[in-house]
Amino acid sequence: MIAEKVLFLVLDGISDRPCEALDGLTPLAAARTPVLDQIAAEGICGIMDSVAPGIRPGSDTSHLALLGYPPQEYYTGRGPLEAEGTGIHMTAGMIGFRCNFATVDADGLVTDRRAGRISGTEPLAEAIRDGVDLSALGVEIRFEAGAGHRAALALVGEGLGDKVSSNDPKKEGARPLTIRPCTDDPADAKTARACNEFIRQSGEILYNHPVNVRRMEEGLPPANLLLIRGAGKMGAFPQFSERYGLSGSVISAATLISGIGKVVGLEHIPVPGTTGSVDSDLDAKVRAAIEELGRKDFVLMNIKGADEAGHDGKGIQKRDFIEVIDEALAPLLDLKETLIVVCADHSTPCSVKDHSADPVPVVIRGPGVRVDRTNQFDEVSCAEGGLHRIRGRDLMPITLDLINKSHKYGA
Ligand SMILES: O=C(O)[C@@H](CO)OP(=O)(O)O
Ligand SMILES: [Mg+2]
Repeated sequence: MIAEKVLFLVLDGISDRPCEALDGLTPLAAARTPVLDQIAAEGICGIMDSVAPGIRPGSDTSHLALLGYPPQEYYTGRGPLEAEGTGIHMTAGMIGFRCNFATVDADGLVTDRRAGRISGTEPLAEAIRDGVDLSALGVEIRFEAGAGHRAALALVGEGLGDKVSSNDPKKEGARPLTIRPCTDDPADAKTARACNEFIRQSGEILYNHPVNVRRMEEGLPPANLLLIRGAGKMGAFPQFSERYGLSGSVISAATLISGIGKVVGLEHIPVPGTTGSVDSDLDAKVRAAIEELGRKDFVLMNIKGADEAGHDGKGIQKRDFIEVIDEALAPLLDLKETLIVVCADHSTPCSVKDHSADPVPVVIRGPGVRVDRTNQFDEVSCAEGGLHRIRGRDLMPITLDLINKSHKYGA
């Protein structure tokens, strides 16, 4: 039998390094994961360098690689992808940015890059859309809230460049930076000016916003600053269906991933109750993926919460959430005729609180797969599997071959 349907399940940032809090195990190894272990036992396992060995990928570059769009060829920055995911349609000349609602203290120091992992920022986004005016600079803005502390900005105007720096100091206790053009091109100078003015005006709007007044009363960090990064113009992406002959959907609360899906031509399927965090309704997500596999050939599903726990350095929370994921995945075991690919997009070690280049575990389970002897889904066990060590960009070709849709190389 040959599988006709493919489920790509990306467990965002699930991969880790040994954690002190877990007696030297990774959260994935420490977690009780009977479902993932059964998938490993019934499949072929390996480890994967999403981009290349030693390269520390973002979720943007890693997901592009996994979908067969190597970032070295296709990446034009995170901003436009994140913007598309929030519903901003990026057209020629627009510059997109990823934004964080963040907290700055009275001394001007960033005390929380994620404003206490705030959620429900729509009223803040609306105030920014209504209040920011960059017309004196010949620029209009689009601004949309994303999941959690995330948001996206696009600048619209004549002669805007995308080679500008970020105001994100990338660590707490530091001052936000001034955005600077990275070249002598006046277009980049114009963008940098517009960004700095946007940050100033939005900061004023956020400072006294009732949402923040209430947060401060409740002892929560206010979202009183926007950190913006990942400037870019939209790239050109050959469509998934034409490239692979497969129709497809993306299921992800994280707007970056739904944005990547959209730009390569996957239909975004929103699932109520999913948050991109550890409180997400994963049962609903898994149900939606199974339903979607009834209509489409390929489904990309991203589960984000473990990555957040890694960024927060919370090993025990990460282990516990992995157990929640595992339970939610149980219905997938019945999909005997579907090719199921499970992997992480990158490692997010709790000890690093950011992504690392450590390779991630990967398993492929379904008809035609040569089952190896690995029966546990974790970083070390998978390293002994039959896929050995592959790159992210190898995953689509391997998948297509397993469903007999690869092209013969040679005559
Ligand atoms: O969006 C996220 O989850 C992370 C990583 O991409 O970004 P940040 O560190 O700004 O929260
Ligand atoms: Mg990620």
